[in-house]
Amino acid sequence: MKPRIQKPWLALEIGNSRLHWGLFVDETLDYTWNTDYLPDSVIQQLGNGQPLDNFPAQIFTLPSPLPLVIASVVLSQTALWQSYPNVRVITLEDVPLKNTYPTLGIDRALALWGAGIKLGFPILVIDAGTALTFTGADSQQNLVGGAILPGLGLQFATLGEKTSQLPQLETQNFTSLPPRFALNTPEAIQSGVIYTLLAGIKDFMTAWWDLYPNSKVAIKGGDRTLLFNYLQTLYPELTARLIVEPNLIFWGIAAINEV
Ligand SMILES: Nc1ncnc2c1ncn2[C@@H]1O[C@H](COP(=O)(O)OP(=O)(O)OP(=O)(O)O)[C@@H](O)[C@H]1O
Ligand SMILES: CC(C)(CO)[C@@H](O)C(=O)NCCC(=O)O
Ligand SMILES: [K+]
Repeated sequence: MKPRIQKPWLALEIGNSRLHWGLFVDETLDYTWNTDYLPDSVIQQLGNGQPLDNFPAQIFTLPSPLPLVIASVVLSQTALWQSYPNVRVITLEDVPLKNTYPTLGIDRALALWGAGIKLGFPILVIDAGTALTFTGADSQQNLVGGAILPGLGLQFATLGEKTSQLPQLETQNFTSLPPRFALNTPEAIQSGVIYTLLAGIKDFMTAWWDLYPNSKVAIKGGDRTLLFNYLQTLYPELTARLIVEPNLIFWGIAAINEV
């Protein structure tokens, strides 16, 4: 038998806050990491196989330029990467999901597709990113629909920016749930945002299970762990049925890049 040559390639998810990277070898996701947006000069360096800070060193031992597959919801960022020598940009037409609408975010479509392929349809995906989204598909792989709201970080940022007296809170400093009826400003902000968001998530999950009993619900995105831990404290019966999986979009990209 001929030895099979393994093909490494990079997947890049461009979100509204930062870049999410995956190193694949064939269909296997080997390693993931996040970076800030990168300037043109650094994109050139990557194309030339020159080592970069914040990138795993193993990448620069592989033949360059590594094929790059991009899923982006930020047009200005997609444009920067067109100069990369070996790039494929995934669009909504590439995702076999049915009943989509033209402006559906590619991140939502791919996360839903990846989740459905690996975990089974019907499925609901919660993306706790810059925006928080719910996106569901039925057993026939039709988009059922979803919802979009400001994500956890954005809710705090907006309150801090658009008011005179409210401070800017950083979610990295949060540990346990705040008191529901708070007696100081930071805890009052936390209480309002967090309890309302958790009640909203519970309501969407419950509504989903009314439509598709026993189907799976998965959560991804930068705030997934914080929200999952809070949900576990408040609604343990809910989290028993909630799958935490950061790589849903990479699963979706891998499923599409094979065909
Ligand atoms: N190291 C980090 N840097 C930035 N955001 C972080 C980090 N760790 C956790 N977060 C949280 O992640 C959230 C952003 O999520 P994520 O990184 O998944 O978004 P994104 O992919 O850039 O945006 P989107 O997918 O919504 O377009 C923020 O609300 C923030 O609170
Ligand atoms: C909602 C976001 C910002 C989430 O990243 C992205 O999926 C997007 O820009 N979507 C376009 C609108 C839509 O999905 O209906
Ligand atoms: K916008």
